Amino acid sequence: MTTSVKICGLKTTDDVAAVAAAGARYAGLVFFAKSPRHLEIDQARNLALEIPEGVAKVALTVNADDATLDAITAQVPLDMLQLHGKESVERVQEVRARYGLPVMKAIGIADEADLAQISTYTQVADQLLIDAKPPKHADLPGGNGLAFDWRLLAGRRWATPWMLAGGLNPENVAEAIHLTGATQVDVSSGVESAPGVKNAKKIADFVQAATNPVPRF
Ligand SMILES: O=C(O)c1ccccc1N[C@@H]1O[C@H](COP(=O)(O)O)[C@@H](O)[C@H]1O
Repeated sequence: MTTSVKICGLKTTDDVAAVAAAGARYAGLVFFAKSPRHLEIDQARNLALEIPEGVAKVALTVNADDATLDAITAQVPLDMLQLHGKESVERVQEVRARYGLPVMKAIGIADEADLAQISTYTQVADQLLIDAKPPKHADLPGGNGLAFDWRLLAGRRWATPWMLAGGLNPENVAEAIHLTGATQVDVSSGVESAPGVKNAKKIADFVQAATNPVPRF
């Protein structure tokens, strides 16, 4: 089975072109003011209109209220909502019902105890994003380029589709897939030249490494 790739934090039409040319399946647009990848709604709309069919447009929000999600979903053509904050099970259900879009819930993992969170959301989310838990005082709840111990996921399976994220890059993604059995992977800082600046070569290398994961270790 080939691996599906999500490239998160696109900001320019060149980023869109690089993602499409590389063959990624999902493109992430970030709505979180503290992030170097943050987009205003009109910027996001213009960018989303450039994303070709076949690449799913995912809006990433963090603890967003209805007014924020109303504004985003009214103006930006989207295929999925990614909830990357502390949204409860009930909030995930509400968002799914209110917007009629598939919801991907991010879950931060630092150690084995955090894995219980995954089962909590399997019944309510359409997809799960298994990411590294951010450091305690981090500005961003994700997009920090930090990995967790992938061996924690070895041999585990969930009925709900899931993506692996956190500190992935073209050099380590094959090993991450090998250790976790992930069939979908998500990356942001690992395909950048500087925070918020995507690099077309790194995007192409990442997709290549993820979709042809010949272990190099
Ligand atoms: O990318 C961001 O700026 C961001 C901001 C707030 C929450 C989540 C964010 N990114 C998500 O985190 C994963 C992992 O990022 P990285 O590859 O470790 O940099 C990323 O794929 C986004 O889904």
